[in-house]
Amino acid sequence: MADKPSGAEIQLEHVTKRYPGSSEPAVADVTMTIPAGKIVILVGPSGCGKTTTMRMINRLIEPTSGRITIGGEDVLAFNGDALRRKIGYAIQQAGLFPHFTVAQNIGVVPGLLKWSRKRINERVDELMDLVGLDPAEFRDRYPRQLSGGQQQRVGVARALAADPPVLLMDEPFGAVDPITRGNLQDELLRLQENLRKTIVFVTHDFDEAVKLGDKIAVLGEKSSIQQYDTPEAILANPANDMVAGFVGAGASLKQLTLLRVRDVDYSDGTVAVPVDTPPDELRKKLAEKGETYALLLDSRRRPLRWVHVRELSSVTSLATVGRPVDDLVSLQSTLQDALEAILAEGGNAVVTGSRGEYVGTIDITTVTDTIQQLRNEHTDKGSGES
Ligand SMILES: Nc1ncnc2c1ncn2[C@@H]1O[C@H](COP(=O)(O)OP(=O)(O)OP(=O)(O)O)[C@@H](O)[C@H]1O
Repeated sequence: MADKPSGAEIQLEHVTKRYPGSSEPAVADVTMTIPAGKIVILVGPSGCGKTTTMRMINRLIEPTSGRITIGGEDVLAFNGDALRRKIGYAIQQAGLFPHFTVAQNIGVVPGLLKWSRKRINERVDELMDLVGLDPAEFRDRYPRQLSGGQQQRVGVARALAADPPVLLMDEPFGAVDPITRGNLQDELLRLQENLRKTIVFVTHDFDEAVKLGDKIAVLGEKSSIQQYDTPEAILANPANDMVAGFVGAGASLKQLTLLRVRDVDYSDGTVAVPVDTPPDELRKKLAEKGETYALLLDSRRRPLRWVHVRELSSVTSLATVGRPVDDLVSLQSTLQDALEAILAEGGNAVVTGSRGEYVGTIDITTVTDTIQQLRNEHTDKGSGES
């Protein structure tokens, strides 16, 4: 299913935008190819022309000169319906219609494309499942009855509604708190594994760019391309001072955002047991393994609480003991996220699978070993080249 990208290649050829009344162009002579099925991030300082560049792709802004093609076809040849079928668009604060329900918001584009009511309803449910919102609970809510993260999920579902090959995302996670932002990023990566859309994503946040991008375009004034490469290459070799400034300090630490939890060993010796385990049995297990903490799981093997061996002597059931696990990471999370979870939890970060089930834990040693390994690789490379 994930073999072939459903996305289409986008090409910008000598694209320039001059706003009426401005002496200088906002975007000057940009040429770039955005490969099919990849996530390309546009980063750069405020006002450098990221949004203008992106909006010329779906013709919210008309280029003054130059050509843009999607799958080899000139976007100027697309009528309104063709543009809606080809390009989904998600923006900061979701841009939902406040007087439409969630279902109506997601169904806007299919409605414009005159799908039958039945087909729209089915598609809405399918998309809500895809972005992790239970249709039964959220379908008929209004945007103001949702959290910021939920609104962004609806925004992504709406952009995907007509299954377009191209998705434009303009700071879509800019307005939510860092933890929700991390979760939304993880979810986008999980979605993209199957969808393989061509995604153009604008952000101010270089860490977000490194985490999400197959390629990053670092833009300077008037959208001039300073460097256009993989995150690895940009971190290892910034092309100029401006890019280096963007990469910022701690490049080797930032490489933690390139590694996923699934890439490291998360199957350590944690004792994890169902919450209905008799306390005595758990105590024996901990003694056998020489551990002091155990993780309690619910009936669907989702993590509940950490419990210390000390707490076991005075209780007859595990139902009320322990400290809740607050900060979970998924297999798609970055090692940076794992490090943050370890620091927040003051112990191992609990790793969950696609259904929220417990799959392992990561300890601080795994993270520090990985940093060391990255440093060594870096040093080897550096000395090899000189
Ligand atoms: N409608 C407009 N009319 C005139 N000038 C505009 C218009 N929209 C944007 N500009 C100018 O074009 C330049 C690029 O703006 P753009 O919004 O594309 O930048 P950006 O990189 O997306 O900025 P930010 O990160 O702050 O959102 C800016 O100098 C801006 O003032």
